Amino acid sequence: MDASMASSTLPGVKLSNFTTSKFNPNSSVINLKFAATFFTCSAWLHAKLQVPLRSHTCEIKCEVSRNSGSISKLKLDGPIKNRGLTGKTFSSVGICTDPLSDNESHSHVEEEKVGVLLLNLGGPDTLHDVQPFLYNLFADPDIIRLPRLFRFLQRPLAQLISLLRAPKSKEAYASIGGGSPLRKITDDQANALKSELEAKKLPTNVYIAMRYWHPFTEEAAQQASRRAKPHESNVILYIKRDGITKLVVLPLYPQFSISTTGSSIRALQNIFREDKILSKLPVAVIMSWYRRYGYIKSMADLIEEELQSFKTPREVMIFFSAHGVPVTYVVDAGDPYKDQMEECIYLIMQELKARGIENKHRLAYQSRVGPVQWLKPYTDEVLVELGQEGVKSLLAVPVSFVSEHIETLEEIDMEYKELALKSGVENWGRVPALGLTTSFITDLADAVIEALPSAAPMPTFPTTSSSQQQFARDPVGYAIKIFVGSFLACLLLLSPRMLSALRKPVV
Ligand SMILES: C=CC1=C(C)c2cc3[nH]c(cc4nc(cc5[nH]c(cc1n2)c(C)c5CCC(=O)O)C(CCC(=O)O)=C4C)c(C)c3C=C
Ligand SMILES: [Fe+2]
Repeated sequence: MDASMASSTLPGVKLSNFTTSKFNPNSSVINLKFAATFFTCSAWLHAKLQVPLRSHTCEIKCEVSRNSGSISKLKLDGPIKNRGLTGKTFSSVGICTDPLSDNESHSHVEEEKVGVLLLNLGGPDTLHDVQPFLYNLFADPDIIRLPRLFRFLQRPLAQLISLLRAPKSKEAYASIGGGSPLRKITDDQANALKSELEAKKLPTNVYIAMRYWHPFTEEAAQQASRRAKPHESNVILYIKRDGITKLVVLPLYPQFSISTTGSSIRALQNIFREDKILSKLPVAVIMSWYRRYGYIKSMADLIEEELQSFKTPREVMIFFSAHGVPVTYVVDAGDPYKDQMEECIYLIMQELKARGIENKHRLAYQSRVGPVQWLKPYTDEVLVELGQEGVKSLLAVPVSFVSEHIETLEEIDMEYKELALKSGVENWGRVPALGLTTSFITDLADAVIEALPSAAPMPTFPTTSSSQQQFARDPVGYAIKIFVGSFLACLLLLSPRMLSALRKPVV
């Protein structure tokens, strides 16, 4: 229970190990189980408590029956944070002490310590980081999804692709100041979220875990534990040192994709599964949050405001540009990203309509990489079409990400703007990313608070076996696989189509 203090009004009673269970949000009764030393004998006691659910501070009276006697009144005093109560199963442990020698009985229940882990993609801090950052990205089996037979090629392939792509990427990062702004923006968002949660009476530690650059997921822990024993995983230390008792994982992607949120959660699960403490830690994962009204409203506010910068706002085409994913993700792997994106655009347009804004709109997908088919229509192609169709005013809205990054600052603001103007568009505008927008941060805080009650130990999924394991099981089969795989991979990689696709200045 998230009560910071508890006391027994009965002298001579020492209570410990509070555990509440089977919490029903529709009822004002919770079952309480606690260890009690009643005079000289210890016992587990059960009680039913009447809890005023919507108040922050409450006095709980309960009757506890035991063979040898009864406690007539147990007073739990202090803030009981009901937000933590609105879930399914709810349990916590606290200590209540009431030493016999004390004249005035008072006790203490250990507080819940909530952590929020923000997941993001990460970006190179300097031009020097670009190639290793790209290597990390392409080495992720959720970004380049190789058939099982070719999995052992993931790293050499990542090395090759990152080397081929690095010059173009470096050019793009150089044009926006020599590195990605993602780390700074995410840090600022974390601080703002922490303050907002504090204002909402939920003190938290907010951590950041980037998928492909610093601070990496494993380092998120280190931020909190500088006194790490070298052999221990940083994440274990984060739990040990900060004493986090509940964790909310919040990916900074409004829509779910296997390539973004999915990949980060998989990485997290791998760490948690290996760890005795983390595997039991109650965790709530917010998989996607594009449906939240706070997000939709914040996006609509930004669009409405930016429309005012045009001479004739009603004639502006609202052009949503989302980051693409390869079609196979959606069609073969069942990535809900496309459906979620379309629903998200629908909801934003409905909100604008409700405000009397009935502009035309389009959705297209940007930033494709490599020779495969990506979600269509492609942003560059639609911009040309719109220009040719006579659209004169266009407002670009980046919609898959909540910070400025290379794809807004370079791809949209430079490449796409130039393309649109060349194609006949005369007035160009761009909605800024949500960043630190107050209503957005407030909504993220609400999302965290609402997610807390559903925290439960992370489910663990079996992993695919490592190459060493495969080799140990069947060395001949493994050697054949490597030979055939390498041969096919060389053919594929050295094809002119592949080489030119990787060098294209997209993303
Ligand atoms: C929702 C957002 C994103 C999706 C979906 C996504 C999928 C995806 N991306 C690549 C390849 C690259 N992405 C790169 C950078 C990058 N991508 C996103 C977002 C999504 N990616 C962000 C926020 C960033 C970082 C931007 C920054 O400011 O640093 C890059 C590197 C940039 C470059 O080379 O130009 C690549 C490459 C794939 C293959 C993919 C889906 C499979
Ligand atoms: Fe990307």
